Amino acid sequence: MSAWQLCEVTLPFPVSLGRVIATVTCSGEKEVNLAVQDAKAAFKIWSKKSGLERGQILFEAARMIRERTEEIAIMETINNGKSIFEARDDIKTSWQCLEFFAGLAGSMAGEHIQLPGGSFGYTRREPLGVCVGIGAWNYPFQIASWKSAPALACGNAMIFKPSPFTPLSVLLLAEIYTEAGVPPGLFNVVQGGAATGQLLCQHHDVAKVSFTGSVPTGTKIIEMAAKGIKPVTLELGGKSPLIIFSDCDLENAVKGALIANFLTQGEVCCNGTRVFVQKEILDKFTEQVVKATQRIKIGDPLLEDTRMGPLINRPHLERVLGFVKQAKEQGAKVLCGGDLHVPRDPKLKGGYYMTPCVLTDCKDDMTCVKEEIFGPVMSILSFDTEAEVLERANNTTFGLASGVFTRDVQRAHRVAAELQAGVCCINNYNINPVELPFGGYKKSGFGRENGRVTVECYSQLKTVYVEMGDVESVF
Ligand SMILES: NC(=O)c1ccc[n+]([C@@H]2O[C@H](COP(=O)([O-])OP(=O)(O)OC[C@H]3O[C@@H](n4cnc5c(N)ncnc54)[C@H](O)[C@@H]3O)[C@@H](O)[C@H]2O)c1
Ligand SMILES: CCCCC=O
Repeated sequence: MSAWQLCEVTLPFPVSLGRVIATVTCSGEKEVNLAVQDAKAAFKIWSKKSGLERGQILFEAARMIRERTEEIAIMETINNGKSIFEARDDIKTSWQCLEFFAGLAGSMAGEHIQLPGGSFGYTRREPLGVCVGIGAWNYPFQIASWKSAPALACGNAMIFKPSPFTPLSVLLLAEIYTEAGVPPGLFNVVQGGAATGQLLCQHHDVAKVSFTGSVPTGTKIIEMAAKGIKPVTLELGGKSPLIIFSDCDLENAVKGALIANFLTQGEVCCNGTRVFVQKEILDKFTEQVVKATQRIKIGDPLLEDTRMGPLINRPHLERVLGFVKQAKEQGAKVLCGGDLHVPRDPKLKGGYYMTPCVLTDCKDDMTCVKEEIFGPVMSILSFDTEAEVLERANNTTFGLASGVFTRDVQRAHRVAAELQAGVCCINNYNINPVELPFGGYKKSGFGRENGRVTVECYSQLKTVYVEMGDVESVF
């Protein structure tokens, strides 16, 4: 079968302003096989280097990303549609991730265990081999960096497939790794959609799959990986709760709710889209949130003061608007936004814009409260007691992130402990420093990105027994 028969995407790729920015060829079986072959050859060289040597190259790559921040951020904005202001932050967290794992690379070590009679054992932390990274379209460069940095630091090779909606920025990452000195083929990019992804997941020389995307695709990935007994990391969707108690600092809670809902046009996996507000402050909170939401500057994502760009593509925009329509039909009230937005600037007219939306009078069984919308739509729900809100917050199949605003320090930690989510932010939201592990509970996935623990997701432990005496035969 040729590469073109394997393509599921229609080329050329549209971007979120409705214009063609590039034409990218899909990788088929031939290209995937070549990428795996090259990755295997590069792995042989790379895995023999000491951790310190690998770290030095990753530090150099981090330095180059940092130096080229503006160029990469512009590319990411064109790639995805997010504001340049945010894209710069994505690039920052990307080079920080490379620095973090570069620093850890030299300290990866096993243990020495003394045994009877002078014998002993030791463990070696070894790489897995050729790892595959498959990314979503909302944080293209960041996702590729968060996957490749720990993979490479641990001595693996990685083949990365970006989303077909955002094929470009990861190419800069590949260029930078090569210039920084990784062996050719160690970090390779293949392009395409589901068919290319399947070829990667099913390849018998692929040792691990790290996936970021939706729950339905994640389910398919784990099924394919199960057939090959391959470990997987799954970073999936969410419908995270943000709980605002009446004793909070209201100004901070309002800012937190906006950060929890409207970054990257609301297309953020860990967004706190179920905003539970204690009854006593519901009116005041809602009024301030609506005012702040109406002030969000929508427009050309390449302009400095823009805070909201276009959504990723037309079908997604229509899907998000459909959720707002359904919310109204089910009894929610639209306090602001939720409409198609056509900017005055003629060059933006083809863009997939909508106005950020705040819904109130929401109930737990409404679709807008249960399903991941992945757009700029905040649902406000009211609550009375801590016990009640915890039960409602946890009543979801997702478990990616959560947040709580309160001045009561004991309550903050009690609530953080009770929330069934991989991440909990106290008195802020969507703060994900690379030093801390990031990942989900329940259907939001498993495995972690960032933090020391991620080394375990990209390495395996070998036990070596050393006999210092004679063999005692039982025969
Ligand atoms: N938890 C996280 O860290 C995180 C981060 C970003 C996005 N997400 C989630 O990603 C979703 C949005 O991204 P999306 O629409 O790109 O997700 P998606 O599941 O549609 O696609 C993700 C990737 O999987 C590929 N793919 C699709 N079908 C495949 C198959 N059968 N086999 C192999 N690969 C396949 C796609 O081409 C793409 O590269 C949301 O649910 C969001 O919450 C999660
Ligand atoms: C921490 C940012 C993760 C992005 C999820 O969509």
